[in-house]
Amino acid sequence: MSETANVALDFRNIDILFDRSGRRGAIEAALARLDAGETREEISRALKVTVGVAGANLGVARGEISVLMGLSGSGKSTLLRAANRLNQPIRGEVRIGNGSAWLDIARCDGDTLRELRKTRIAMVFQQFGLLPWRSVRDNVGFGLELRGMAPSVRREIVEEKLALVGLSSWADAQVHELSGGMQQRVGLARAFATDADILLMDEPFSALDPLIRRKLQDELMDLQKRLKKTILFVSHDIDEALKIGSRITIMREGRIVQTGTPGDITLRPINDYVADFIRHMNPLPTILAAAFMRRFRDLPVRPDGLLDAGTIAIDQHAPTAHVADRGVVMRACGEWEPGAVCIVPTHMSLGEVIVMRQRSGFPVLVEEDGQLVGVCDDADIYQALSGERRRG
Ligand SMILES: Nc1ncnc2c1ncn2[C@@H]1O[C@H](COP(=O)(O)OP(=O)(O)OP(=O)(O)O)[C@@H](O)[C@H]1O
Repeated sequence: MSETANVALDFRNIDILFDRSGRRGAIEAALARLDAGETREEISRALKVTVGVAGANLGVARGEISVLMGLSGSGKSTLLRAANRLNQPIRGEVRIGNGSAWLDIARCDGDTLRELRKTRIAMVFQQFGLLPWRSVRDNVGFGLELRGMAPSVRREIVEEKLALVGLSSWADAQVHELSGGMQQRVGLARAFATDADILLMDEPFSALDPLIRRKLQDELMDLQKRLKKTILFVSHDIDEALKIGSRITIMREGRIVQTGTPGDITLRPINDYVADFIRHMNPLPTILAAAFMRRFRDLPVRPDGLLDAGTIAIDQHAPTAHVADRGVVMRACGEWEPGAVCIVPTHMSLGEVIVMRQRSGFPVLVEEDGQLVGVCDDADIYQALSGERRRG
């Protein structure tokens, strides 16, 4: 299978610089200093050039929600906006799969860029970007109208997308009559209506109150599962990033510090900077069993051939499990004695696993696609809660 089948967007060695000096040659001088290892601060002071993004490499897989995360000014929006060339990279490529070939958004001609923006890449802004004097229906159909689509065809698509976001009965209302959360849904419907396969979302929910925000996050995840869009999402909220992101990229001062799954980021932070971010998150709803369980395949084997999981031992061949602390021998895989173990799915959250463990008092085994694949004991749970590595 070609690479373009799996990767929707590919940022390669992206540098984006902003010249505040107005002097000729300032950007070239800044690039030379950047390559010599000078910091963003030093370059800014010496040349009045802001390094928005430096040396960024990121592949966004088809159908995933990839979240750019970092403090204010870390370069998230600047990188996102390179995906539709609202920001022009000074160096590097932004590749988008075009059939079995790649197209470089950073360098393609104006006609190609306009076509990409109309048909492939849609943007949802924080300020909604809606036209307040138009009805909800006309806002959702705006992109299609610009493309010259016939009103009857347009209407059908718009009605379908409005139903998708639960706003059918508001189609004729003026946008300003809607609450913030509803307006953001109109923005989502408009992005979905374009049939773009890539959505760029720049802090779309940050202006909303926490309850509505959580609801829209759930809706977005649900819509994404159904529509299989590729979403690049900017957030400065670690809880939001861990909740919705299949992968998260942490940025600092224009550079990518770490890219990984929520499990990678939370349990294997690459340095103290990332670890510090993680310390401020609420792990209970965000870390999933898949991330903190110990997989059977990684467990040591005891002399008697059983897998050693601490308080329980697992026979992969029978398969049975022995709960050492209560002397019970149990059959695994489907024939568990009721009330002897907890079996949870890989997507169960840490908070829910703790409740299961605490209510039952039983060891927790984890299943994936009907197979038992891992185990979590109290040490795994404490590790996930504290971010400390398991010892021994
Ligand atoms: N058009 C521009 N002109 C000049 N400087 C810019 C421009 N856009 C961004 N910058 C600068 O680039 C750096 C990165 O900004 P960016 O908006 O990407 O950060 P961010 O991580 O998205 O921050 P926030 O969370 O506050 O939106 C900042 O120093 C910003 O001032």
